[in-house]
Amino acid sequence: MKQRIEQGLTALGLTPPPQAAGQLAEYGRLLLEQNRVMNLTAITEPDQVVDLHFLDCAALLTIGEDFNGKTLIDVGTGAGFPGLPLKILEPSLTVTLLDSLGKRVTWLESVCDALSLDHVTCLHARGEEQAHQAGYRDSFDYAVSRAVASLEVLCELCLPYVKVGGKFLAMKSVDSAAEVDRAARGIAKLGGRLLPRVDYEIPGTGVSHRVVVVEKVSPTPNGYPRRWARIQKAPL
Ligand SMILES: C[S@@+](CC[C@H](N)C(=O)[O-])C[C@H]1O[C@@H](n2cnc3c(N)ncnc32)[C@H](O)[C@@H]1O
Repeated sequence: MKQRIEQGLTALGLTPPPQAAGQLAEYGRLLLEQNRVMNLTAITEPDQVVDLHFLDCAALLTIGEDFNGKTLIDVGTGAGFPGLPLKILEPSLTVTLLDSLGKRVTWLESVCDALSLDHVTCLHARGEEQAHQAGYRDSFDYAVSRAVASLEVLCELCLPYVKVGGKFLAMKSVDSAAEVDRAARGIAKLGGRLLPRVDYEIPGTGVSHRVVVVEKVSPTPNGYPRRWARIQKAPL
């Protein structure tokens, strides 16, 4: 795994810290081991874990954003994607990994301990509830999310966390144009502004993905996010 990680990161043009490839390989080992007893990922081949999890997430570091020393929240992180690979590859980040499933969050804590990562908070919470808490609302340089919900739902979950001047980075497929159109009105209501999207290819796979970039231009009005049932039933 380690060699494939190193090759992939080089192909992405990244120069990670010396310990990062080893930490990712150990994370992958722990993921596949735990996946035998807990549902963490549908991807069970080590090479695919490297390509479709680690390198996919690492590609966020290639889209022209400066993550150095920034704060980032990963909403619906699951087994830690994309937040944990980002933290490993950019250790100066202060990262919050949030998920509504307690068992996954407990496992993530054990991974962060095993990898001796500091400035990572693993938080068992619902995204739409935690965003109303002081210290979380309008507070992060970046919110990120992958494979959690449609963009219109996701924007209501994630944009409230972002401080004015910060960004929400949604990892999506390249055929998400209609989804982006549907989310446009809600993005404006939530204090966001769509910036040009960034498409990337995961090295050696032929698989292309997209980052939808939303800048926070004004504080999210009180009342958002709404309750989960409401968000889903009546998207903005
Ligand atoms: C399909 S998994 C994706 C996990 C990870 N982001 C990835 O790309 O592999 C979706 C995750 O989002 C979490 N989730 C769904 N709705 C949520 C909510 N409202 N608040 C927090 N977590 C949520 C689920 O518990 C699950 O772990």
